[in-house]
Amino acid sequence: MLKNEPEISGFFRSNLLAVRKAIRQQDFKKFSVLESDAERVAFVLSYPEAHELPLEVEKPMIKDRDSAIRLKDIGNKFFGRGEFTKALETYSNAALLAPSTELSIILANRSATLYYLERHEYALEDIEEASLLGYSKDLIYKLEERRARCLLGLKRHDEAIEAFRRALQALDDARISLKRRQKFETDIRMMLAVMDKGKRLNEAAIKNPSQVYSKQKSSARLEDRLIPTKERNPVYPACSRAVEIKDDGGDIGRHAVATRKITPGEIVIVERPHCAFLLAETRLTHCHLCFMRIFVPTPAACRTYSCVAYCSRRCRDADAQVHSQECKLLPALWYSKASVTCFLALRAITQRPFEEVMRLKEQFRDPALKISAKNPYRGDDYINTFYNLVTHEDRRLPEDIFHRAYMATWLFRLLRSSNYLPENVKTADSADNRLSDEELFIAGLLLHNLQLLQFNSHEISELVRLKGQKTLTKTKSVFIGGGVYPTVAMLNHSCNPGVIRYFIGTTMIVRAVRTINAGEEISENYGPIFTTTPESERKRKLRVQYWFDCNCEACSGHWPLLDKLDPTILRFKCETGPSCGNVLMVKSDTNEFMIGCAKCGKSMNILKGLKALQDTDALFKVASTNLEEGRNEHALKAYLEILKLLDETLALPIRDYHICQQGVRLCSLALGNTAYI
Ligand SMILES: C[S@@+](CC[C@H](N)C(=O)[O-])C[C@H]1O[C@@H](n2cnc3c(N)ncnc32)[C@H](O)[C@@H]1O
Repeated sequence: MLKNEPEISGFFRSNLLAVRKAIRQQDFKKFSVLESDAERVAFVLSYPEAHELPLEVEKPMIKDRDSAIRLKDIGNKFFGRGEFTKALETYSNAALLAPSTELSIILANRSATLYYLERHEYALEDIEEASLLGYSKDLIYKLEERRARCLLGLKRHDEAIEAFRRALQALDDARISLKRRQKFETDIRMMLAVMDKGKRLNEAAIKNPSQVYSKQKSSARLEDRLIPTKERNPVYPACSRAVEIKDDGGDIGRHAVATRKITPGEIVIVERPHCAFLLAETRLTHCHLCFMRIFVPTPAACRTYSCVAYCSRRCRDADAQVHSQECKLLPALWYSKASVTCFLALRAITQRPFEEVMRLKEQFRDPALKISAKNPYRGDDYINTFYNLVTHEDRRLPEDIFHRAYMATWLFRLLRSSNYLPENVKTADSADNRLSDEELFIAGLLLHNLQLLQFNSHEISELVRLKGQKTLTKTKSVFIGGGVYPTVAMLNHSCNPGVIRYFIGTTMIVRAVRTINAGEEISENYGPIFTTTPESERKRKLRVQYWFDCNCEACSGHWPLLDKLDPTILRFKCETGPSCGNVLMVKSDTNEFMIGCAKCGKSMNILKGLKALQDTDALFKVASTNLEEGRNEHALKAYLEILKLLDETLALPIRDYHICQQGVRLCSLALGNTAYI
């Protein structure tokens, strides 16, 4: 979950106070009885003070031709000296700043650098883009020749032959001396002759079927690879069939329950976000769409702003429509230091065209469709899933609602200043104007979004590793953005969670970290965990941010912190099973094997349990060595094996058990987003 989201930054504080001060007490009473979010935002907007905050910033991150050319020239110098890594970085910075008139030459130069760095796929992307942007006709022969060499590097021989041929044709437009032309032509014809011979030999060779298969396999969607379709819950397709979503109403509300025994390591949910947003500080290092670390940045499709970057042209094109609505808003949002929650509230709207959002208005009038196998819970559905996430609106105090309405007001003004709303529904930015119906609808959604985001958004993270360092023990999980995962948002919290989460791009993977028996709740962790945060502190944090009193097993059992857990005491489950449920405390150096249960009166033989513990000692060494030496998959397997063995006989909390869970978490994080620095 998003930790301690600061709602009001310094940019807003004094204006917020000014608006609040302008509202007389009897008028604030009127505000506090308003029933709709739209009316609340309209109320705040009826004060002139609410229009005082600027919507534009001094340095709006617009393209800068001169700086781009200057950087390109520096890049050329690095390139000339063979300093390709520096050249790449400089050309990339130039590309982000360049208007389209300068971009093709910068990309063409960058493609040459990438060719020398043997990053052929990236070079091809730049070559393609440079051609599309109208690269100078007289130089196309060079670009095509480079394309051909990159294709050769990727063993795409047929395409390479085509590109070499195009390079020959483009010689007609080249402005070079006859001597150079002849040399170029001879070189290429020789290449073509060699390749032609190679091609004939290749055609005679039998294709390797296993290669074809592995290619097909890896192109399957991540969700399908991790939870195959037939193993998905038909009503909640992000979950496996091992998960059921129940609703007990009251404080507990919706939550997840295991339909069968779930073993440690099992993947139980794979979900894409309803909406997601990168942090300002990662806007040029990570792809604005898929959140992957960028090796070679692709500038946004818009030709005015230089505020975001993509990992590829594919991501850029997929985001082009949404970005065209958003790019003007981003500099002000970043400058204001508004929380990720504000970005998400806006993104949940701007990611849909205005007309589609207006259609939601009609859909709100229909009774919401009941979620069923015929109408599954779809994370991309605004009304039936996202909109219905918990807001605790009925428990909010007027001051709290006012703060959020104030933020919604600024977001709304910002949105109205862009070209998202059609001109015919826009009203002027003044306290004297009544909002149009369309504006009211959108302003209301913004406030509703802000309310639900407080309780339902997740941090998106990446594991940062040092280049060349094998062990995971010195890595750090860092926050790169936020997102809303509507299915995962129905999981309740426990300070001793049954699952952990990690990310591949923006897709969240939820995996069990202990045995969860059929009928048991599957809970996740919202931040405070019992191993490191004292009970009173956990409870305080959860009450402040999520508005509930935690009564999980760790809180109700007053479990000590990890480093206070006594490793010399073993906690055996009474073997008579859940019907007894007692825990027998035994010293680890005991000589007695028959222990009497004070609750059910029966005796149990702990010999089997002690043997299992011995086995886990050996496994623990295997896991630690593998973790230290970077064999994470082996380490993960050993950790999971330990958890399974301990779950059979011992009751939590157990020091070694929770250390193994930390190992599982680390190894799992390494399977997701990772940055090598
Ligand atoms: C992300 S939602 C979880 C799903 C929620 N139960 C629902 O019905 O949609 C977070 C909210 O669930 C409730 N919640 C989560 N964990 C809880 C727990 N351990 N005990 C009581 N309420 C909890 C709180 O109201 C919290 O603000």
